[in-house]
Amino acid sequence: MQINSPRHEVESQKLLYSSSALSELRDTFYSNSKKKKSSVFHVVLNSCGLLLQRNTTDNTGAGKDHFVPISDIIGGRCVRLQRSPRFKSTGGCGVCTPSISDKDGKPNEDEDAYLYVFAYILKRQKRNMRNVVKRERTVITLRFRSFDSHEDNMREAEKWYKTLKAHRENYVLEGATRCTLNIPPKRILILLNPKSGSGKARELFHRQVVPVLNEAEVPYDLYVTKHSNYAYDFVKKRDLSVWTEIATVGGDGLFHEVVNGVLKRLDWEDVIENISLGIVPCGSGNGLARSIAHCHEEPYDPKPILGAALTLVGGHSTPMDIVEIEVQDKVMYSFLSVGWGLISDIDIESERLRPLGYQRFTIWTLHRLINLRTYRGRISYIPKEETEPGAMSSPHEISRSKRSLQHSISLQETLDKQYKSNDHISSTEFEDVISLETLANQSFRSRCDSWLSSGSRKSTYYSIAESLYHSISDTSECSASPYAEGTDDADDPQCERLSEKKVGPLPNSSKWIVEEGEFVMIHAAYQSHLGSDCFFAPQSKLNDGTIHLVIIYGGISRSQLLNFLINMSSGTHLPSQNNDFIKVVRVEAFHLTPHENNGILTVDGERVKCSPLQARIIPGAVKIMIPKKMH
Ligand SMILES: Nc1ncnc2c1ncn2[C@@H]1O[C@H](COP(=O)(O)OP(=O)(O)OP(=O)(O)O)[C@@H](O)[C@H]1O
Repeated sequence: MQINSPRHEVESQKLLYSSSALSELRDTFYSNSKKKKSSVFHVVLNSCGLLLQRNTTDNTGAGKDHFVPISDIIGGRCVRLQRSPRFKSTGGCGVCTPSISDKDGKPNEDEDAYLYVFAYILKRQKRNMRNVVKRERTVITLRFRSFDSHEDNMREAEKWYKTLKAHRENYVLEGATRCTLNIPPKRILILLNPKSGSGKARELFHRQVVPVLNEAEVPYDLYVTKHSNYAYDFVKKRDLSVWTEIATVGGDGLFHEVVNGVLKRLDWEDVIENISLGIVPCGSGNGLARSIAHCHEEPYDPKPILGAALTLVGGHSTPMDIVEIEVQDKVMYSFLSVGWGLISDIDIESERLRPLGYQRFTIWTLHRLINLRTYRGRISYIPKEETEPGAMSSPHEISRSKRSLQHSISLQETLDKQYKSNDHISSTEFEDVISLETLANQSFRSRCDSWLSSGSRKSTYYSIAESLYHSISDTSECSASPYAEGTDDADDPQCERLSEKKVGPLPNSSKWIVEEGEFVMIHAAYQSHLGSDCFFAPQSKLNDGTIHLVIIYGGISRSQLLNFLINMSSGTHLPSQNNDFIKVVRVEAFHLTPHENNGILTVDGERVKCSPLQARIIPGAVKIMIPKKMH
């Protein structure tokens, strides 16, 4: 079937590239619900979103307008429903179904075209006396049936689809297109740790992330990690130029591997300029994913994976701080925390309870409180020089990075390619998506199509042809790489360090404050949450250039400590003023020396050898994907 006539091509090009043509599409649709009275709706699609306005001559439908903001729409799909016996018998989803025969009993040729618009809308609900805000999937179906031929109806549906995609693209890229910004077509590298959390990452990914990627028509390549450091080697040694984003599906440990793999490449500057990082929380801690949601006031529970999937397809990113760490003459990069003492003990020692998921932390916290330990050591730090309030903590969004990569695929070509894969989806595939009944046998072909919106929990999904699953790795691709130093354990490559390039040498010694003594713990955080239920540094932002250093001294009582630990989940554990036992200080660098190299030392929740460690913040070093635009 030829969908795009030359004339239509030209029109679409105009639509895509002329902002005035992009401004608005309008039409009248008819909703023929069996339960409710039939209604006429004026539907408007523009840069703000999709507005469905009930035609109210008698005022009965007042207040029933439905507006879906463009920020909540992730994609659309044009389809031609094909009849099948199953479709006949089920009668679709029970709301309304394209009729299968006309008055004469002859099978109907379904000449209509359908546009499904996929949106995830914020909904507020009261649950257990609490206000719960969550995103819910909504499918809006527009049925185009004004023309006699399917080709003409499809052309009309396609016009809406392309306009929708272009508005979405313009919203993300602030009025430009990927072509004009020299940004290659979006494609995500996904690295999944099947062992993370309670071991369900693969299943969760397929159930909750793949559907969203497909609805948004975002192509991706999935690699399942085979062992520890697989992701590190992968991103350190492969050619990454085909991807615009790298996302991990797992916990913070997997993300740590990716950050280090990227920053230890010889071409790390190009990579961090051109590729954003993302995370889908399937681990046991999930501090970064929780922090990202918190910083952007996006709902996290009860659907953290859905939120993260929407973030992956959304296209927004912001700079995120990275901490450069020197430990035992090696350099590593950290995005979450450095810990020594109580919290690290709980994190690492509770590993033996991993099958319990997040509960392992609660159980081991009680155990370690009863068997409280202190550690001797020295902490030195450079307090952060505070500039004007807010000046340092104003993360800005990256919306138009200059891309060094060139590409020749136009947005139009991309859309057309995507569109072709949309065609001909069997109706059975959509039987749980509410479909439509249009006004049959109209005496005149008025612009009277149908729409219906539904919050559909169940869905059927289709994969887009371009996405690839790689379950078997080609290790030979990794073994010799022009992007990394030769050996697998080249932890300290000859490439320039992040700090050398971005911030220069550390300030002189007069700025250092030194404390020596007995500590219950020293924990440095640069994200608000260390785990999904651990609101450790409430003041922290993704890009505030600050390490939030919390020191708990020996001599603190168990009840004080219990209070501290219990209140960590609400972020009310820190004293408003430093006291004899708990101190909070904002620093730009610190040096930790555990005497006798005692205790457990962690970086991003992963254990490192207990030895002297130096850390310093590199503000906004990488780009992290975020749920929505920052204003
Ligand atoms: N296929 C694998 N088999 C075993 N270990 C793996 C595999 N892939 C990655 N790893 C390692 O598992 C460690 C933990 O992984 P990850 O962070 O994904 O889960 P988690 O520990 O449950 O989550 P969190 O770090 O949030 O607590 C990582 O340090 C990573 O190196």
